[in-house]
Amino acid sequence: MNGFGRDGGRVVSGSGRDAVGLADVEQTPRLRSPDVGRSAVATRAEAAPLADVAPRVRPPGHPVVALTIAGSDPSGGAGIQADLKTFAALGGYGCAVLTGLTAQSTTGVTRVHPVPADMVSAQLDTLFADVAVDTIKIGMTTDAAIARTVAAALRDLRAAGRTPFVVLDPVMVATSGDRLLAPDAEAVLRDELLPLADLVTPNLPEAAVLLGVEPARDGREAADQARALRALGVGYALVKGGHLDSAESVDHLAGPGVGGVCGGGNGGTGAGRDNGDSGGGNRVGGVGTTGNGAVGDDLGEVSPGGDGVVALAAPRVPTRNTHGTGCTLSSACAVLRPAHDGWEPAVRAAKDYLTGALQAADSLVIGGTGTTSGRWQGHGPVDHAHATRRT
Ligand SMILES: Nc1ncnc2c1ncn2[C@@H]1O[C@H](COP(=O)(O)OP(=O)(O)OP(=O)(O)O)[C@@H](O)[C@H]1O
Ligand SMILES: Cc1ncc(COP(=O)(O)O)c(N)n1
Repeated sequence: MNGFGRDGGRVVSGSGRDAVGLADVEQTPRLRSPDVGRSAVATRAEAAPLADVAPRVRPPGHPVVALTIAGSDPSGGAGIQADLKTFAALGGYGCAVLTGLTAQSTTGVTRVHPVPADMVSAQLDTLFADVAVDTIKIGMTTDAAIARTVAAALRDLRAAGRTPFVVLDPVMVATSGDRLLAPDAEAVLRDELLPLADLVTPNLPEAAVLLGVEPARDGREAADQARALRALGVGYALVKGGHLDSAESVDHLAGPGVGGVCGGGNGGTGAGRDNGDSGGGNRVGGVGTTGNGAVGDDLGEVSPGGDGVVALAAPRVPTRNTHGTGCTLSSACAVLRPAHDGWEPAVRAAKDYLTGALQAADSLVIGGTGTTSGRWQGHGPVDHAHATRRT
């Protein structure tokens, strides 16, 4: 059940009692019994003047409102924590809907616990009923039921006339090699979420799973797979090359208009649009990039569908702090897109930001300092705040 707008935007749990015993209680503040859950916050809200009768309009220059739908990484390098840091570093306002908890550090994942799908649905419905999000990044969806729930919520949002940008990072396996997605969710990502996304950002193994082929072994195969992903219904595909053993870290972006190639009729998203209206009712201010100068080679190839493919190369940074690079890149793409005129410039700016965060990463010493003794063999985080740190 996934009812954006149903029940007047109120959420009633459909699955019995939750851990704190409130699931069967309708939690709309105005209807709540005066004797239930009374707090200083509720009292202040009741005493406030009726400021909510006028339509609320965001002023020019308002930050991009970016939502991440992803899992938690307690070590703060990946998942929802990385996404929110990235949004903030690039001037956005971050919202977060949790799909799963992981017990995780820089050395690996010891446990994954899915959030019940109806609770994911409740988070999305409650948020969308109140907050216009400009752009969405989807990360770890944990299992098939959650992936389906997210897809249903996006469809409901569109049916309500909202068309935020959507970036899908099809997270399957962590850097540490631990599985983060139930195998039966892979088909849901491919069949339901991919066609709803404007941009998909798989690494090489993830692209191979989505396409049902072997992982690309070089740039040419990666470019071919980026184009092939477009045929699955996504607007743009960025096949990341971090796993290739090359002097530069090269990603391949395919889509209409990429590399100066004039796109054909398929401007190419599940939403039937590729630009402009963020759907959130505002335009954007306050985003910037670090200018680390990722370069791009236009591969100069046009597929029958009018797609261009461009290779985006950045110097490979010699660091162990690569945990969360994929989360960081996809979040940067999402939050930067509203301020850019198309996906290619947004992706270039996002890669610039990530390269800067990688170059500054060794200033962070996060793993190997805890209670476990012995040689540290983890992967630490990138430095999301590298451009703005004041402490
Ligand atoms: N050492 C590095 N130096 C520069 N760029 C890198 C490096 N490692 C990864 N990248 C870049 O980071 C981004 C993520 O790449 P990768 O292919 O590793 O994705 P991923 O496996 O999803 O990431 P992760 O699992 O680490 O979050 C890409 O833009 C890639 O080019
Ligand atoms: C909650 C969560 N989401 C995503 C990743 C992928 O990041 P990485 O591949 O760098 O481990 C992760 N490790 N944890």
